Amino acid sequence: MALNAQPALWPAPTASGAVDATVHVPGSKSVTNRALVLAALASEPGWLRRPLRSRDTLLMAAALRAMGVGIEETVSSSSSGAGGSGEAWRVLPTGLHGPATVDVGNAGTVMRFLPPVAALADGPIRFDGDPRSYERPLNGVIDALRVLGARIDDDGRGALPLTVHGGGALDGGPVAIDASSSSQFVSALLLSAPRFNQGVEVRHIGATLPSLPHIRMTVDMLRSVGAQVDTPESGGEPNVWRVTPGALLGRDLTIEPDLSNAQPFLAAALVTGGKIVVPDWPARTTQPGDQLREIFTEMGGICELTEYGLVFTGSGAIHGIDVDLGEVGELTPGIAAVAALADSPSTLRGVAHLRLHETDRLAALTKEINELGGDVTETADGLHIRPRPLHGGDFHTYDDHRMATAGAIIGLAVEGVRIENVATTAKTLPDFTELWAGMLGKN
Ligand SMILES: O=C(O)C1=C[C@@H](OP(=O)(O)O)[C@@H](O)[C@H](O)C1
Ligand SMILES: C=C(OP(=O)(O)O)C(=O)O
Repeated sequence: MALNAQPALWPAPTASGAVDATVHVPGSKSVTNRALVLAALASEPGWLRRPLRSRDTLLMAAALRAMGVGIEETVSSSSSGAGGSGEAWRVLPTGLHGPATVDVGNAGTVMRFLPPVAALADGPIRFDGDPRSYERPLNGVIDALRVLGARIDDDGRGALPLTVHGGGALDGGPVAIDASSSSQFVSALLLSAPRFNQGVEVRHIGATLPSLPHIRMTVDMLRSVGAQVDTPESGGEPNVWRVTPGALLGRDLTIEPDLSNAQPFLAAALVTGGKIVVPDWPARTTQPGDQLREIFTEMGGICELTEYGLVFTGSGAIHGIDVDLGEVGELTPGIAAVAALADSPSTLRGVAHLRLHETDRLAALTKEINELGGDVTETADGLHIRPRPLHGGDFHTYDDHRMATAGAIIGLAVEGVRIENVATTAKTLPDFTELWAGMLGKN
């Protein structure tokens, strides 16, 4: 088998006892892709240290390079010392050029964050991607960009494929959008807004708004490169964000570990009554994965955040949970997997928008856990999970990295679970199977 090739059906290893491991979790997808966009729009070069190298972030880097941005990959040591030595990306911003073609894969961050960047290029930028990318909502970005002055050719469905006819600059100004299907619509418009002639005022007019921590991440990162952003939290109107036009600084940024990708490892401590240490867990972060400290504590674990990182210990018991995951939707598959092994039922709410993620996650989790003997039902906005004894079987992933890691969590406790296309974890965690084996002492 070629290096890194994975079998079509990966036998998920069962845990022979309590796990006890330190897991170095690679960098955050969401932080890496925002940092790349902001560095590309800056007026001076910048550094990303310990960036995530995964399908989603390599697609983002390739797209920016296609528009003329220089991204040099080096192994370096941090001048600040904060990042230590390791991989670093030096980003050299230039004028953004078209024509170019962007492959978004199935990366929400690439398909939503880059059309506003493309509107600033001096020629047409064609966007295409995986079949699933055609089904994921993009109307909030397309419609808003048209209001803000961009010319876009699409097939009228509010989705990919499309061409943004960059005119070298964009007016910007006020715009109202319904971001109830994805917070990434808001983040996308804010990230490029310092470069719009009038900046932007984004008003969300939908009933719900998912993933607020990810919008806070956008705002925090914009401010850290010198942008002026007014938010509902800083005294502005509810559901309104304003970005003032202005130059962005080039920064030297060390990327935090991906706390959502830490989830399967923490889950392993819960499921086996073991202990997992995640070094460099940030003391303060906008990453939604930080909420795992609370959620997994309620489900039976014990957390200690030290200077070194997070120490998470399972008690041996796994409790069901009734929780609104609207802010942290990407944690749902991993929580559902743990809930299927718990000692009481769970209700996961506030995540209707997961039907439009990498796959319809509510349908996929229901089907796959039930095929292993589980008892999961879909609700209007989530899942009811009643734990039952599970048995082995093939766990399908629908090209969804978080389905693969959810299946691996169940496989720790259930003999004979085989994960179909575990290689799909490459979207955000290409090293998943090696890290999993290392955690289990099976390397
Ligand atoms: O902005 C981001 O980096 C993300 C926002 C969220 O998207 P949705 O608001 O579409 O759920 C999240 O689920 C996704 O994994 C990453
Ligand atoms: C929803 C996710 O990704 P995307 O950035 O493609 O929306 C995810 O990673 O769980």
